Amino acid sequence: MTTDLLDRIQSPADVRRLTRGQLDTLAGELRSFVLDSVSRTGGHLSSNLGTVELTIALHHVFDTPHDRIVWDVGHQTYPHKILTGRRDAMATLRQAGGISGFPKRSESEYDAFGTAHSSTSISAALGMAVASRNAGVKRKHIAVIGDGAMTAGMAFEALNNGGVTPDIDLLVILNDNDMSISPPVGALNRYLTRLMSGSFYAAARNMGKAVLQHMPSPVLEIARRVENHAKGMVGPATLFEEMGFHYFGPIDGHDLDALLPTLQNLRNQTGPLFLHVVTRKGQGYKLAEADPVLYHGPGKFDPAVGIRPASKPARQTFTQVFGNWLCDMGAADARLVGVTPAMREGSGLVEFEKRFPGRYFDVGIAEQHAVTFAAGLACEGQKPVVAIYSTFLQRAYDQLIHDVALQNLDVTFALDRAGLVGADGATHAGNYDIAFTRCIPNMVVATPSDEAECRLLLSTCYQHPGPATVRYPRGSGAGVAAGDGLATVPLGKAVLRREGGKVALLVFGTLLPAAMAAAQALDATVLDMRFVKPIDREAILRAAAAHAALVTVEEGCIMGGAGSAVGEVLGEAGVVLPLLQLGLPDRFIDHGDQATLLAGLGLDATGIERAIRQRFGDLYARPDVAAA
Ligand SMILES: Cc1ncc(C[n+]2csc(CCOP(=O)(O)OP(=O)(O)O)c2C)c(N)n1
Ligand SMILES: CC(=O)[C@@H](O)[C@H](O)COP(=O)(O)O
Ligand SMILES: [Mg+2]
Repeated sequence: MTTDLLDRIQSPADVRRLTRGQLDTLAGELRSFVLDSVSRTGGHLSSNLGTVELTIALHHVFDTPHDRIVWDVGHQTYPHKILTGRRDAMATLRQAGGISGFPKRSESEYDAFGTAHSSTSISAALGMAVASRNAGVKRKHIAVIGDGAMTAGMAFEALNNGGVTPDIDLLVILNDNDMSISPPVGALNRYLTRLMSGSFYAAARNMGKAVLQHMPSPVLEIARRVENHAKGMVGPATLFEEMGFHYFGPIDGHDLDALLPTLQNLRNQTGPLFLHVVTRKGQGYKLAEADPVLYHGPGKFDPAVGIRPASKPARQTFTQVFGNWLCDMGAADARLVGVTPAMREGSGLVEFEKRFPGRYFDVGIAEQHAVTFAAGLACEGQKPVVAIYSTFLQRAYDQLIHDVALQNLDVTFALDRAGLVGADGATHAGNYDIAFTRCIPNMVVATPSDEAECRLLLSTCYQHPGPATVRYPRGSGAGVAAGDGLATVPLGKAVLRREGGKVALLVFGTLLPAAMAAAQALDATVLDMRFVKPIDREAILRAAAAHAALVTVEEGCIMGGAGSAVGEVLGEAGVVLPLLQLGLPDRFIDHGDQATLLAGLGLDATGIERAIRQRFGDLYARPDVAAA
């Protein structure tokens, strides 16, 4: 891999000094560097290979960081990171202490806005544009948003607002690669395909190359008006024009001869502008071009060989446990429908879609819609299961309360990626769902402790005729075989896992093995609580009566979490007893290896034992265990 030119790039100012010919060389080197780098660290690949030319063109044409670029989702910003002084740090990408996989304001002045949850870029860039206008600052504000991210309501809320906001300098660039993580869905995708197809695309490409290149901007403005007028006569204006944006494109986002003159001309214009750029996910790496889904977010791999299936079967993940359960329950109950907001692979729905295509719904990146859509299904007697990452359910909180719970509708939520998620870091951590679901009336909140429990609690919550969540983490658990039954367990009843003295550990979820090991060392009692809501009041009060102290353990935020629920039970019953609540602290936790992060937070066996000894030293006076 040659990186002679890339080696000389310290900042975008260097990119701006390059000649036209050098920019092509830079694109080649940058693409090779991205591939090599991601193959060593893992991370998002396909999207980054697709934004190489666009990133170079943006930093070449615009005066970053004075001009603001807001990258939607931000999973496509590796070329941007490399050109903005973080090339060496790419070796630390998504690892503890290393750089984030997403834009982060604290990481670089070139990261104008922190992203990772999709479809926020237009709102943020619009806010910046209005602030600049109000302050009299001349500056460009650019939102780069993918076709997948464009499907979210929030993107349209921002267009709706931006299209009529006077005197703003806002450029929305739609990076249309005709892919979300999986193939894109919905009417917008169909519309964009129509825009890209046929003579319109060809004519627009020519316009990008030939016309825009040579026109001074006042002439360009007239040309644009004439063009829009002509479009009005021969066919409807684009959706984006109807929303108040000046629409340009589509142009080829891998062709610097199209990108550079177009951006140069747009730089000289103001107003709400919309540029439609067409790219290919995985561009330049044949294997990723052929299978952009597989290469969306791979682990480490050898680029010469590509991703190979693991030689020995890995332990089953919770996602697989859920996917299998969904197929089995779907076969047993024709009323079951599966809903995903654009996370088919990540949520384990690939097989379900194959087997039950008529009962599978990918609604796009539209979490709010997914939840209310499920509510509607439930109103008419279907039994929806919404498979959603804990972190993405945050976006649909009002829908959860107002549309589902308030009407006590029968919707089951399978909350994947609950707790720490590892490499994606704080933006994707599912740390809050216990706290934010348990306070909603009518909700059942289940926290399975292993794979078999996960299946049991999924069935139990599914059969419960009201709203329920079942949360489970990224990756695998204790390795307990999940089986293939569809048995249920009593709602709100805990299970005694170990009997001991002095202290009782009340465990909510997959930290159970760590808690069991700590309890072994302490000769403590362990209850697998199974449910945060309804909570097993009798079990808690029995444990309180029989022990000198209680300890709650959960992989969720301590504030308002399951431990708080136990505290409420004790308080209501007037029981005064020491209660130690172990869980996630009141701060955002950055990326890193999941197990290492948990250990660092004292949520492994050693940490749990240490915390209990520290807090209840009088009960466990052991000189051989050093206080940390
Ligand atoms: C609110 C939210 N929901 C889901 C996701 C998961 N997600 C990350 S990237 C992505 C696909 C985005 O597609 P697009 O915007 O077209 O970008 P591309 O991957 O094609 O580059 C999805 C669904 C997310 N980051 N945020
Ligand atoms: C950018 C984004 O939101 C997704 O690509 C996410 O990184 C996927 O996470 P998992 O790898 O846990 O499915
Ligand atoms: Mg896309």
